Amino acid sequence: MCGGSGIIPIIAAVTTLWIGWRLWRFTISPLLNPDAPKPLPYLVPFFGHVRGMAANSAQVFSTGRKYFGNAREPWSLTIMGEDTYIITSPTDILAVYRETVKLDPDAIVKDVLADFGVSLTNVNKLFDRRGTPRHAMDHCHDLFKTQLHPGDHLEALQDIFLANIDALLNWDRIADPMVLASHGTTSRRVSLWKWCGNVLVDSATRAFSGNAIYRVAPNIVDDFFLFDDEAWKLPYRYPKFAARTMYDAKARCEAAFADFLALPKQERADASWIVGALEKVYEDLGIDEPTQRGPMLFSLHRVTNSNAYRLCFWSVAHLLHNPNLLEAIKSEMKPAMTRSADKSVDMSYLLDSCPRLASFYEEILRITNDPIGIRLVARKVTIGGKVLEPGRKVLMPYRQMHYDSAVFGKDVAKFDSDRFLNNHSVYRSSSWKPFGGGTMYCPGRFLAKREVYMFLALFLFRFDVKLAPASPGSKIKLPDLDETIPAGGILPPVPGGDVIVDVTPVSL
Ligand code: HEM
Repeated sequence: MCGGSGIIPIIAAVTTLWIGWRLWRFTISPLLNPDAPKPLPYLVPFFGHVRGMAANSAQVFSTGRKYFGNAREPWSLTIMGEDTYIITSPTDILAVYRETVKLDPDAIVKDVLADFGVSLTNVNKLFDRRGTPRHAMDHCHDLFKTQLHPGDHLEALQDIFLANIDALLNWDRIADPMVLASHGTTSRRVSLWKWCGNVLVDSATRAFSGNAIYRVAPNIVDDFFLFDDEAWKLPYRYPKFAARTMYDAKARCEAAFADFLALPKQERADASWIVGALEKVYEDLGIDEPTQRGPMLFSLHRVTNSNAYRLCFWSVAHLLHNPNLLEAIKSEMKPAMTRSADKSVDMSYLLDSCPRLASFYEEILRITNDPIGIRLVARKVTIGGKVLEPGRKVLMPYRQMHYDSAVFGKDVAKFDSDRFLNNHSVYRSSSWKPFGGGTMYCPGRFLAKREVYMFLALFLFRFDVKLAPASPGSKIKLPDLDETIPAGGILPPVPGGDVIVDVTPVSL
């Protein structure tokens, strides 16, 4: 009895101290900071606690433009207890890209590898220069480019990848888990989110790792989604109990890639060139523990998969909600479906002769993408007239630049599929950074476009797709983007948000 009554004041005291500390750290102390352009961002981390720690900083990033206003000079912000510099001006961002030594991109890659369970010893091996100007991780970045930039290796990968989409985006393959109901043999009600996800991640997994990955891990695609849905919690070091599904799925995926690499090489000869090239890097560094090689390969699998299916989802979702636009884009794409004798999709036509499609693609990227560049200040450096102190992170939330009406024209908050068609200069603007930039510039941007184009072409011409009627009392509406999570790429819909469609094959 005595013990019970004694614990209550202790809990009350700890709670008061915790609230007081957070008020001081995230609200009062930043308000006293002369660098602060406006107090509101500091209130977001404090009151945004409800959806979890990481959501706080996400709200600062994604609503950045609203709150940053016209703050153009670099400024400091306390995020998750870390003093961080926020850089929002395109000129300053280019200056950051040029400072490849003082503003270290490697530190962030090291963090990512550590999040994936790569040991400090092996991280050090990857970043050991051994007296040479470049370390093994620099070599890995080059390998990504060799595989993914235009050239023979991309051609080979792309042929397999696009053929996989062709094979999987078929009536016979519309099955669990994407089907919600079947109406006879010719109509199915389908979750668009799951349909796009399953076709694209399955196609990419087979293209990169070959079929052998499915022999060791038949559920690799399902596990990827269980991981990907909550993967944003990983860099925020969520405790295991608060993200158990994500951590369990991650462990299964890492084990899958470890088992895959343990197979004799001839049994996985259909894997992409990059897999063999990375395996050679691990061998040369003496990294042979399966528990290390698995997570390393899975970290690549993650980065190659997490954005394109979401971009596809939003592309199709916008078209289905806008019948006039759908017809215009379809009629522009049509020659690509009929020109070749074997009825294959003419990708060159889509890429070279469809300006409306190109503009639509960029606008979807603009509206749905929340990329963030990160660096660590390794040595004192001046950016935009402000001295940045070593040891602090630099964040570049690019999304706010994509909503700059001085660059992108009026009505930036609205979706305008002809925006890039009507204003070509936007493509070359330093404010346009959908794939990041500098040394980390996404090498997958060429493949991403081809994936989306291929998916759209087959989807629009192979099926008759209609939005399913809304349930009584609700209206059919495009789902909102979930801007409360720090996705670092294409945002998902809000939890529970989806587009439900009724599908019939066109040939029936
Ligand atoms: C819509 C699709 C995509 C978006 C929006 C996207 C975005 C990004 C962003 C923002 C970065 C980090 C840039 C930075 O830190 O400054 C990145 C890096 C990367 N992306 Fe993508 N990406 C997409 C598709 C792809 C695809 C399809 C692949 C591969 C097949 C890919 C492979 C990579 C790789 C390997 C990196 C790391 C580069 C390195 O460390 O050298 N991405 N991507």
